[in-house]
Amino acid sequence: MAYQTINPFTNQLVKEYPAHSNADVQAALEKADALYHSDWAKGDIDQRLPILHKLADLLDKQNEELAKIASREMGKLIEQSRAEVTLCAQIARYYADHAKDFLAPVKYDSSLGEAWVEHHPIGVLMAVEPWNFPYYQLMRVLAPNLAAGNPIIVKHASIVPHCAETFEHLVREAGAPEGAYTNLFISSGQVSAIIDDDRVQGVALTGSEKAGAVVAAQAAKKLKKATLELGGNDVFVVLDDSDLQKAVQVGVQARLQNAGQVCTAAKRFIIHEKVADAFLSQFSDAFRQVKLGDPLDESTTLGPLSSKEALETLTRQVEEAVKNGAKVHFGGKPVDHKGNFFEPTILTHITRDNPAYFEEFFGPVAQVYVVKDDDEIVKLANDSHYGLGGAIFSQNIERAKRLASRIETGMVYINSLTDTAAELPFGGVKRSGFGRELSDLGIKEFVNQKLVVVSHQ
Ligand SMILES: NC(=O)C1=CN([C@@H]2O[C@H](COP(=O)(O)OP(=O)(O)OC[C@H]3O[C@@H](n4cnc5c(N)ncnc54)[C@H](OP(=O)(O)O)[C@@H]3O)[C@@H](O)[C@H]2O)C=CC1
Ligand SMILES: CCCCCC(=O)O
Repeated sequence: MAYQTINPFTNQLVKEYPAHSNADVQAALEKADALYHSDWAKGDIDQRLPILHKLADLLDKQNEELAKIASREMGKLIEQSRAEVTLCAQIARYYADHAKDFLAPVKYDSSLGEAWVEHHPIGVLMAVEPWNFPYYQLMRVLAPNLAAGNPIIVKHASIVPHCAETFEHLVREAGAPEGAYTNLFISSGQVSAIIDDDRVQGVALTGSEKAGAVVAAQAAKKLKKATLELGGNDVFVVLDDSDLQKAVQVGVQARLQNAGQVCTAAKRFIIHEKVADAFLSQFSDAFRQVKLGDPLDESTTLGPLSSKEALETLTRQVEEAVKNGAKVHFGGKPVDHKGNFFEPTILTHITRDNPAYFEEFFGPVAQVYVVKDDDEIVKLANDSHYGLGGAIFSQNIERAKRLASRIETGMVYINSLTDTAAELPFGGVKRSGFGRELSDLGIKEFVNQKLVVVSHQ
C-alpha cells in the first residue's frame, strides 16, 4: 500500500511518500529501545512532562495550518479539523498535568508488611492508527506513553502520510528525543516483523475489526499486550419522553460528523413508536438541508468520504441492504459531484436476516428501527457483534440510566452524542475491541504495575 496524499474533494494525487526500508525499521527500533533503557524513559517523569506542555502550545499555535492539512488529506470539514487539533492539545495538557499523580506509588494495607505498587514503563510500543481522526488517534497513544516513558513506533494509515509526518515533526519540535516517537511508512508485513521483535513490548491499534484481529493475534503469539479500538454499530435511542427537537439536532450531528466516518457515530437509530413519525420527518428535513462541498469551505456541512474506495464500499453496502429488503426513506446513492460524496441516507425496515442489520456503515447512512418499549430497545441494542458506544435521549434521567446499564457497550452518553474527552476513558467490548485509552485508565494499559513489599518479619 503506497503512502499517498490524495485530496478526497478533487481525487487529485498531491504527493507520494517513499516507503521506509527494513534498515529504516531496524534503525528506529534501535533508537527507541536505546531510549527506553536510558534515564529519559526510566528516570524522573518531570523530565518528560514539559514536552507535552510544549506540544500542546505548538498545536494551539499551528491549529489552522494543521487543520488545513487534515481537511485536504482526508476530507474532514475545516471546523471539525480545528476542533480535532484543539482536542489533541487538551489531551497533551491533561497528561502533562495529571500523569505524575496517575503513576504515583499506591500504598496497600497488608499483613505481609509495608506494601505499595509502583508504575514503570514496559518498553517500545507499536501503534497502528486510522485516518479518520488523523491527529487525535496519534495523541491518544503518544501522550500517556511519553509521560510513562514508553517509546512509540507508529504506522499511520496510508492515506494520511502528511498528517503522520507533520505530527512526528511537532513531537520532535516539542523537545522529544530521537526514538521517543517514530513514524514509519511501512507495510503490514513490516508491522508484523516489528511486533515479533523482542524489543517491542506492546501494540495499540485503532481501526477495523479485521486489522485488529490480525494484529492482536500477532501480538498474542509473542505474549505481548494489545489495546484495540475497533469498529462500532452504536445505537442512538430516542425515547417517547425525549426532547425531540434536541434528539433530532444531535442525531444529525452524530450521524453526519466527519461524513459519518466515526467509530462512535450514531449508526442504529432506535426510536420509540410514539415519536417515530415525528422523528423521521424532522430527521429527513435536516438531511435535506445539508450542503455538500469543499471541506475547506466554511459553508459546507457534509464533506466527501475519505477515499474512492470508501465511497465504493458504502455504495455496495447500501445496494445490498436494499436488495435484502431495506427501504430507502431518504437519499441512498452516491452523489454525481466532484469528490467522494454519498447522499445523507436513511434506511428503514431492516430485518434481522438482512446483512445490513449487523453491519457498520462507515458513512452518512442511518439505520432506523421503531420499537414499542424499553425491553425491546435493550434487546435490539445488544443484538450486535459490536459494543463500543451509544446514546440515549430521554427527559427521565433515571429511566435513561437504567437503560444505559443494560446496554452492552464500553460507553453510553445520555442526552448527548457519544463524545470523547481527555479525562474520560474510551473503548468498547465484544468485537469493538478491548482496553481503554485516555483518562487514568489509558496511561496504565502499558505500564508495569509492580508490587513492592517490605516484610515485617
Ligand atoms: N474505535 C475507533 O476509535 C475507530 C475504529 N475505526 C474502524 O476502522 C474501520 C475503518 O477505518 P480504517 O482506517 O479503514 O481501518 P483499517 O483497519 O483498514 O486501518 C486502520 C489501520 O490499520 C492498518 N492495517 C490494516 N490492516 C493491517 C494489517 N493486517 N497489519 C497491520 N496494519 C494494518 C491500516 O493501514 P493501511 O492504511 O495501510 O491499510 C491503518 O493504519 C471502521 O470499522 C471503523 O469503525 C476507525 C477509526 C477509529
Ligand atoms: C469524536 C469521537 C472520537 C471518535 C473515535 C474514532 O472514530 O476514532
